[in-house]
Amino acid sequence: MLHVRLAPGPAPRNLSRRWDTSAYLHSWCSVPCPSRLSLSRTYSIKSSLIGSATGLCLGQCCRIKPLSCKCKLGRSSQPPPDSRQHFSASSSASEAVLTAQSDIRKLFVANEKIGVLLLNLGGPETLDDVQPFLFNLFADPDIIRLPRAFRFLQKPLAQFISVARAPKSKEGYASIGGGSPLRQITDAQGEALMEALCGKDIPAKVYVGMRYWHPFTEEAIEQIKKDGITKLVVLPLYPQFSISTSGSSLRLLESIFSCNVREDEYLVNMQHTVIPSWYQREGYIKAMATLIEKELLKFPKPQKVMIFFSAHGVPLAYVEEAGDPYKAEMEECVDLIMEELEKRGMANPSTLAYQSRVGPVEWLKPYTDETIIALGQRGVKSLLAVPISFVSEHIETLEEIDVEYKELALQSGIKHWGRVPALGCEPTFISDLADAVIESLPYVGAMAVSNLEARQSLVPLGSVEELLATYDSKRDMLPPPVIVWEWGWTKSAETWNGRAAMLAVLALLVLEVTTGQGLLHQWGILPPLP
Ligand SMILES: C=CC1=C(C)c2cc3[nH]c(cc4nc(cc5[nH]c(cc1n2)c(C)c5CCC(=O)O)C(CCC(=O)O)=C4C)c(C)c3C=C
Ligand SMILES: [Fe+2]
Repeated sequence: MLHVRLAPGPAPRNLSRRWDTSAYLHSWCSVPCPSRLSLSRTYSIKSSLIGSATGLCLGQCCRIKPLSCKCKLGRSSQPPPDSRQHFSASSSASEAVLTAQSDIRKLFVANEKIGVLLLNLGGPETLDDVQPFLFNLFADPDIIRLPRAFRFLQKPLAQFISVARAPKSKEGYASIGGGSPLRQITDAQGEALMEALCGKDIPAKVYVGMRYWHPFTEEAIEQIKKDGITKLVVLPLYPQFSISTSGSSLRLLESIFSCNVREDEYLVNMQHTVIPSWYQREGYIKAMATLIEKELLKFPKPQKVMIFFSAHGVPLAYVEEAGDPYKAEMEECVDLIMEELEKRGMANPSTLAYQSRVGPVEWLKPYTDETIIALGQRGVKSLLAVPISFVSEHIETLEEIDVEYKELALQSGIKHWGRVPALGCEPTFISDLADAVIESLPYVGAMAVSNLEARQSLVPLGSVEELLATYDSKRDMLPPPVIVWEWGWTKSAETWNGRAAMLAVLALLVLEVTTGQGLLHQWGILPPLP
């Protein structure tokens, strides 16, 4: 049983039934934050105990594949300075803050081995990986949510759906070069982040932990243990929080920690903090605005271009029933980017839609494809697509947006089409991630935040355990699972056909599991009955 520490203040009341991190966090920072753009938010997955402090040079950075940081900083030979002295000596308030920040850095680097764990989705590297990757994805209860009574069907169902979907997915991956670029890009981001941290006097190792493919999060944790990291910052590479992405990765991390915590003294002692979402950070917003500005200028009449934000969707019930803050965070993110563009003198119209829906349940609306058609009908002639929920190129930017949506747009009467690239290793963005990590360091392993100083901090604390627990309590009421086939021609026919098919599959599976006879047994997917 993990030790749950609750942040004090108004948050828990709001949280009792929902993943309402935004309400929670806004309530935390409504008064003391000088700017919402400078916020990042951190949580602790487990309560951390007293960290062991054995300082070693972290200049030779490695992940699962060693990374090549040139940073020569390492164990601090100086005792940590007293930051209070600097506050009183500084001539202005802003100088005092800066000096205090740099002292906080020294304080947390001294005698510590800092690690940053980047959490991401992972993607198949070859076409042979596609089906097992899909199996891992659909076996995740945060992706396919079965009522409690049917939980035992999670894996057979994942097997069934992954086998059924693999041919279509393989076609997609084949068309973008035979595999996902996600691992390569995430590795490059990890290296760039490490260099940026070194450049800001924070020697740290960066690790990549994927949810559904190599390098798996478990492998990253093993490496972190081998390297003897004493302070870990967990940074999901999704700007906005969703139960299905960052939430799922954090849940996995929580289970790794809680499985190991009994027998593994190292994990008990390793202090950590989590930055659950960072879409509102100034560096990220500015980097996005710069990319958009650059693409706008390629159009014949930049001021006439409709900026079309396309986010990966989630089933509507995640937001409406489970309290996923994803939609709210997405909308706020788009507003912030548009505000930044306005400040730069660009007053383009914009719209937000959701792409990549899977199966017959209702997803967040408006849907990207329907919106493109509607914009064409309204006479929009220039469209700039902005992928907004993910910071790497991936199958849904390279295939779905660049090929499918572009074709649909041109067919719908749009004459000029453009697409903003994903951020990847864009320097302002990476530098801002490094700042987010540095700002979170004082909170690594912090226990309670009942004192005024911590409550007024820029980076509020909380507990993911609490969030996970409240989310679990809603699971019984979650919607039917996502399924992948679509029959019929109308939306409602698709929905009902899908539901009927789902029931049929469930009935067949129950029959198979109880009788021991059927296709899954013949294919060796289910073991024979004893
Ligand atoms: C913020 C980003 C993402 C959300 C939210 C998300 C939710 C979500 N996804 C599926 C189903 C699939 N996703 C697939 C690939 C995929 N998903 C994301 C991001 C989010 N998913 C990315 C970046 C990728 C691509 C990885 C890559 O290899 O490049 C796939 C596999 C591809 C395919 O067959 O289409 C599926 C399936 C669900 C059901 C869901 C929410 C519940
Ligand atoms: Fe997805």
